[in-house]
Amino acid sequence: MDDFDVIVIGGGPVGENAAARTAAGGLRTALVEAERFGGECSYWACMPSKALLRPGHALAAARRVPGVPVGERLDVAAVLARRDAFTSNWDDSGQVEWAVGAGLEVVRGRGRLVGERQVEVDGRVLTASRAVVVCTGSVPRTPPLPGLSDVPHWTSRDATSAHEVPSSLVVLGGGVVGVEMAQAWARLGSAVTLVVSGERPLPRFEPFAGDLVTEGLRADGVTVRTNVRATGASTAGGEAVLALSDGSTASGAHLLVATGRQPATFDLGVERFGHTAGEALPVDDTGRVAGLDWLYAAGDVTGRAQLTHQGKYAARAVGTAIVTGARSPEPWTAPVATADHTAVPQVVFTDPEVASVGWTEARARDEGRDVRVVDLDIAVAGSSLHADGYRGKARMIVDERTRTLVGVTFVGPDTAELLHAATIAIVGEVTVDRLWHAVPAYPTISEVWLRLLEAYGL
Ligand SMILES: Cc1cc2nc3c(=O)[nH]c(=O)nc-3n(C[C@H](O)[C@H](O)[C@H](O)COP(=O)(O)OP(=O)(O)OC[C@H]3O[C@@H](n4cnc5c(N)ncnc54)[C@H](O)[C@@H]3O)c2cc1C
Ligand SMILES: NC(=O)c1ccc[n+]([C@@H]2O[C@H](COP(=O)([O-])OP(=O)(O)OC[C@H]3O[C@@H](n4cnc5c(N)ncnc54)[C@H](O)[C@@H]3O)[C@@H](O)[C@H]2O)c1
Repeated sequence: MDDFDVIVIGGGPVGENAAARTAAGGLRTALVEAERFGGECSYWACMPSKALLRPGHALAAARRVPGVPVGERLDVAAVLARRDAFTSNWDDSGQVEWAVGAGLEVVRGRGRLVGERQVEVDGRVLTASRAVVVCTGSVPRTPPLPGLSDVPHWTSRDATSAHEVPSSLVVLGGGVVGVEMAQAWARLGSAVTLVVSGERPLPRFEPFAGDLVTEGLRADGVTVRTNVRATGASTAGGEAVLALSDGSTASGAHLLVATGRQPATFDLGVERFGHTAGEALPVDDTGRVAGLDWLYAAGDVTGRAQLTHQGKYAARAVGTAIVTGARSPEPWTAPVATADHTAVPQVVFTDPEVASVGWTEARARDEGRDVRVVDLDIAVAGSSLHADGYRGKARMIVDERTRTLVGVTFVGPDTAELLHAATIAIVGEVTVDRLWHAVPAYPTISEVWLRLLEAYGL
């Protein structure tokens, strides 16, 4: 039987969530995956990258607390073995078992849109009476750098799955992949050079985030080159060499190109429906692709936040919209991914961590808001107990008209778990006057909230 209610193309975290939602709503759902069920996140992105980073952070954290006996360096073999376990050794049978258990029809193969509500997979045509959902994710974007196509180089897939520590590594691109992988491999023993075209890495975050992460990387021995563009790539003496705009070079045994990702809409048949291969599928907040009442999309492919949790949130909205048939539901209801516009949380898992949600100061001002910015060092009893020499910064951005928060950033060791409180404050539109009554436990790092509110004037 190739007739379904819903066909989901792409079995990454986003596709799995969309499909599970429609199946739970009683709709016969097929989930089509070309490579591995579980997607990029499970095998070459979130899971292995965090598994590579965590042991280095644990070692650094232990070193900051006198009296904790720790070794000199990481056990590389054990770190890589634990990473392999987190990727299930790149075996997706556990994910397939989950999908079958969730009531999905699992279809392995590359899906293409061949007509309205029709998807072809290896010559087999599946039809969907209700909807097709595109969750095909994204692929690395390769910059048009002269010589690069002749230089063997790593993408994030190689950087997250390598089984040997490179003696040296050049990383091109100071985004999230660039800084996380630079630190992971430096802490595992590689001599890493990070090439950043701007003033600092992490340009999408508050400037102090990139500055503190640069300090952290340098403390780990990473050479951070800022304000230099790569002008060419070549190989010499068995190494990859980047020519840089200031006339210098950066070279290493391996080159990681981490210059962003683009939506995976190639060879998908989107042109048939007025869209362009390689470009995002634009969606409304219920995930409906512009102009079509049967085609939905969610996750990286839509060009919205390229984050697993935000994609899964969009998937839950899409699934609910399809099951309920909602057409123009109210913002902040289940079929609507309203938070995409104002409250996207993200953690950069470097040491120090960067945890941010909502808008940066620059974005808030671009949006025309009258905002007040409160900046503080994270220096409370909880942080000094947490680690000797704890260093961190916090920024809270308050909309002066509504007295609610529009953005919060924490940078410092182990700040990730502070973030959800900020997300709740923004999504809940909690005023600073009410936040005053959310008393942080003593002595936790969360006391920084109290200090921020005091600095605001409460
Ligand atoms: C190194 C790295 C680290 C990251 N770390 C984090 C993190 O810590 N936290 C976080 O939130 N985000 C992180 N991200 C981003 C995160 O990986 C993505 O946002 C997430 O994977 C998007 O999920 P998705 O399901 O939309 O796409 P994907 O995970 O890319 O899954 C898409 C799936 O669709 C399949 N597919 C594509 N085309 C077809 C087709 N035509 N037919 C059938 N199947 C198809 C693919 O094979 C793939 O399995 C990281 C990204 C990278 C590169
Ligand atoms: N912890 C996390 O949440 C996490 C971790 C990794 C990746 N991700 C997500 O995955 C996506 C991809 O990450 P990414 O780091 O590849 O992309 P990115 O867009 O975050 O960063 C790419 C960086 O490369 C730079 N760049 C682009 N072209 C360049 C060039 N020719 N020379 C030098 N620099 C150049 C850009 O200025 C940018 O800073 C991001 O959206 C990111 O949010 C998330």
